[in-house]
This record gives sequence, structure tokens and C-alpha cells, in this order.
Amino acid sequence: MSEQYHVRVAKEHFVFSAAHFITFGDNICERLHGHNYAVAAEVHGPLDANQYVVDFILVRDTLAKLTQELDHHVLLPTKHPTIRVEVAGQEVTATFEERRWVFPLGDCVLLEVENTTAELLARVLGERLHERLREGGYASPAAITVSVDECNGQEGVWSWTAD
Ligand SMILES: Nc1nc2c(c(=O)[nH]1)N=C([C@H](O)[C@H](O)COP(=O)(O)OP(=O)(O)OP(=O)(O)O)CN2
Repeated sequence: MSEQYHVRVAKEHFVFSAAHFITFGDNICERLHGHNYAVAAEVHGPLDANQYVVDFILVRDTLAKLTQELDHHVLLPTKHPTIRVEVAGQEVTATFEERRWVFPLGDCVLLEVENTTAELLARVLGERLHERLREGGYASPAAITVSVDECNGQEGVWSWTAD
């Protein structure tokens, strides 16, 4: 017999409203638009002395901060093969073919991703969650899953498992 545990944290306030545009196909680039993204996470691992996998409160407060960091921003990919994102002073310019978007730097979050899909936003949040759980004293999850729902029922999911 084997038992496994995880906690799942999915609060109504884990929502960030953000603007983005992605490319798909060969060279189709969406118009700038926004979503109210909803985030949830699972942390898997053995029970500790409290009979916890990990304190809900640590996961809850960490996810609340992470979602707030993205809320009311334009999300831009810095590793996209054809969308170029350049910072000059207090402005960010994104270009795709003949199109050009200029934003105040403070309105943007630049993400080290190839495209701002829900899947890669889930990866960014999952990696940040993992790092901050470690900083918060929870060092060794067996696995973490983060989902990012773009519009009520369309989710990108990132899963990580310790080797
Ligand atoms: N696997 C993925 N597929 C798609 C993603 C993604 O992140 N991962 N993203 C998109 C687009 O961002 C697109 O904006 C979503 O399309 P759509 O469902 O049309 O979004 P709306 O907000 O307009 O939702 P409505 O239900 O049409 O109002 C596409 N695919």
C-alpha cells in the first residue's frame, strides 16, 4: 500500500488582470487584449510533524503576492523568437514585423518566456512559488503543479517533479 498527499490552494482572489498578445501558427500575432487570469496550485509531499504537507497559509500568501505582482500589467515575453522587447529609459518597445507597441516601463512585466501563453505563465508562477516556498522554510516538495485559467475553463498547467 502507498499513500500520497498534496495540498491544493485555489482562492477567489488569486486573480490577475493583465494584457498580453501571443503569436501562433507561422506568423499570426494577436492584438493586445486582456484576461482575468485565475491561478491555483498543488504542492505534493510527505506529511511533516504537524501532519501537513505544507502550511496552507504559506502557499496562500505566496500565491497572493505572486498574482499581485502581475495584476494590472502588460505581460511581455523576452525570449520570443519574433517579438522583440526592448527597454530604453522608462519605456518598453515591443515590435513584431511592422507593428510596434510602446508602454511605460512601470506598466509592464517582462517575463523570460518564449510566448505569454497560459502554459508559460503557469511555469513562471510555479518556479517563483517553488523559490519562495524554499525561502519560507519549505525546502523539499515532491511535486508542484500550477494552473493558469485564461477565461473560465481554458487552463494552461505546469507540473514539476523532484528527481
Ligand atoms: N494552449 C493555449 N491555447 C491558447 C492560448 C494559450 O495560452 N494556451 N491563448 C490563446 C489566446 O491568448 C486567446 O486570447 C484566447 O482566446 P479566446 O478563447 O478567444 O479568448 P477570449 O478571452 O477572447 O475568450 P472568449 O471566450 O472568446 O470571450 C489562444 N489559445
